[in-house]
Amino acid sequence: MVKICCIGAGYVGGPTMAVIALKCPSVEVAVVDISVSRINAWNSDQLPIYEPGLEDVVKQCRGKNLFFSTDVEKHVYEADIIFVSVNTPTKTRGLGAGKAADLTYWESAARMIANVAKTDKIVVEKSTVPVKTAEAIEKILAHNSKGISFQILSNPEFLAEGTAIQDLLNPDRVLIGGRETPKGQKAVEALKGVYAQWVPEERIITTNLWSAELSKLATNAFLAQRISSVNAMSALCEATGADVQEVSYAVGKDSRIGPKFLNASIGFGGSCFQKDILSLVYICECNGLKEVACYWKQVIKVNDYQKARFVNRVISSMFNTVSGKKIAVLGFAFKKDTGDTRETPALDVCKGLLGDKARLSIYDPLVTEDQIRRDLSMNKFDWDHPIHLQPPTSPASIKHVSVAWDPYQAAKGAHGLCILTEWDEFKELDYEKIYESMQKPAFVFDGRNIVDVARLRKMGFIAYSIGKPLDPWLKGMPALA
Ligand SMILES: NC(=O)c1ccc[n+]([C@@H]2O[C@H](COP(=O)([O-])OP(=O)(O)OC[C@H]3O[C@@H](n4cnc5c(N)ncnc54)[C@H](O)[C@@H]3O)[C@@H](O)[C@H]2O)c1
Ligand SMILES: O=c1ccn([C@@H]2O[C@H](COP(=O)(O)OP(=O)(O)O[C@H]3O[C@H](CO)[C@@H](O)[C@H](O)[C@H]3O)[C@@H](O)[C@H]2O)c(=O)[nH]1
Repeated sequence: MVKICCIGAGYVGGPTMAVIALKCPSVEVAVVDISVSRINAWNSDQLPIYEPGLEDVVKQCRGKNLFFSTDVEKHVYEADIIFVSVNTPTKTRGLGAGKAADLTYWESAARMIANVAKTDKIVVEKSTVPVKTAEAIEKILAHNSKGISFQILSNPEFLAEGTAIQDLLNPDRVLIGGRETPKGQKAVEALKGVYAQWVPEERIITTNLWSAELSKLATNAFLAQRISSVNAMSALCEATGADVQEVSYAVGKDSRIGPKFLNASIGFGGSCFQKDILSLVYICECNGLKEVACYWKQVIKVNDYQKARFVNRVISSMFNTVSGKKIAVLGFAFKKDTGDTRETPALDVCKGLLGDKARLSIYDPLVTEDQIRRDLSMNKFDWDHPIHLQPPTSPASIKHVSVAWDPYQAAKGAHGLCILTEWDEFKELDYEKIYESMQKPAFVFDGRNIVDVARLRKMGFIAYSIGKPLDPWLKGMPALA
């Protein structure tokens, strides 16, 4: 029986291995982690992450051919194929701080593999890593190899949170990069054999190692660039009276462009886009490609601009101050259908409003009060380290923030309401009831274009929606970032 071990039981390791176990009953899959609480949660009824369909897949396989364990060394020792899916956060200090990927966790995993292994292993990069990481890992493994053959493969993951199980069951492509040697190609074939159990062969792409590593960074950069492009247009739409949704629709109808990923928003969030673009920028700079680095850096600059622009729009609309005013915040997760708040744009918006002394009442259907307070008290980039290694925070010290258990409670007595995550339930709210319960004039700021602003205006709201023609009240009010 082929044995797979995955180091890192997070948003990628957990769902990816659960689907491999589901689709390959003859393979034994062990997911290991240094975080005891994470592994305990994977073995309980309360999984550590929320993903539609995940619980069902885990329940079908757990205890049969899918195991979660903290005994990292035992499972690495026994495995034929080892996936490494550990954190690769942005470095916070030293060389490359604020840009380069921090490979501390990857390096420590590689050293452990080198120490523990007694038989030949295929080591698979599942984490997103800088180009040429495989070369560094090979050096670590070869240094301690004791005659053992290690083959490194790059097999980046393209799942998106909230749709992870569907993405894994039906991927656009699976990408496998390997050395162009007979042993390298044999390893590629072995991994291909796993995915071929459910992914059509034409969707399994094989490349050299560096192309696979770079394709992951490139894909995220292209996706994020589309969002910054449409967000840049949203600012121009507001200035000219065009409607960003109409513009996106018309642009996306061009078959060379396509309709996906053209929704204007308060900016992209999530654990990957910013981190991976910063890493790409750093790689370009290290290779002397200043102009290329500048090009990609601009995608992040526009994203920061969009978040700041939204905050300024809220403040300037409300008589240029939100000091002491209650603002209801609907949504804190970085997108719908996940409880993940890593690099959520809602955090920057909340911090911006708190900076102008607003009082916030936050509601999100999946994010806990503790998480919201932790996020508001955490330093930039600290969130991307393993939970038990994150520096201590003082969530209790976050002032002027309350967390509501439903959207109506959040809105009661508020001067303004900001929609920051596109949860479906926010489309269906009783906005008449919300209007009645708010201070007047009552403002709505829709950062996700999910409500019908014309309807809200009829109810009496002063309503703003990203990139849409402005409410007469807001025309002529400066909203500069
Ligand atoms: N989240 C996503 O949607 C997504 C998608 C594609 C790729 N990625 C990439 O996958 C990687 C992991 O992302 P994630 O979101 O799953 O992170 P995560 O923080 O959810 O999970 C990483 C896990 O690795 C564990 N870990 C760290 N060092 C370890 C070690 N030495 N031994 C054992 N366990 C260790 C941590 O405790 C943590 O549980 C990153 O490189 C990320 O960029 C993420
Ligand atoms: O038209 C759009 C699409 C997305 N977003 C925002 O962009 C962010 C990222 O969304 P999404 O890409 O759907 O989620 P992620 O889970 O971050 O997935 C991205 O990052 C992963 C980690 O690398 C990759 O594996 C995925 O392919 C890639 O889509 C979120 O804040 C979204 O709200 C927009 O503002 N407008």
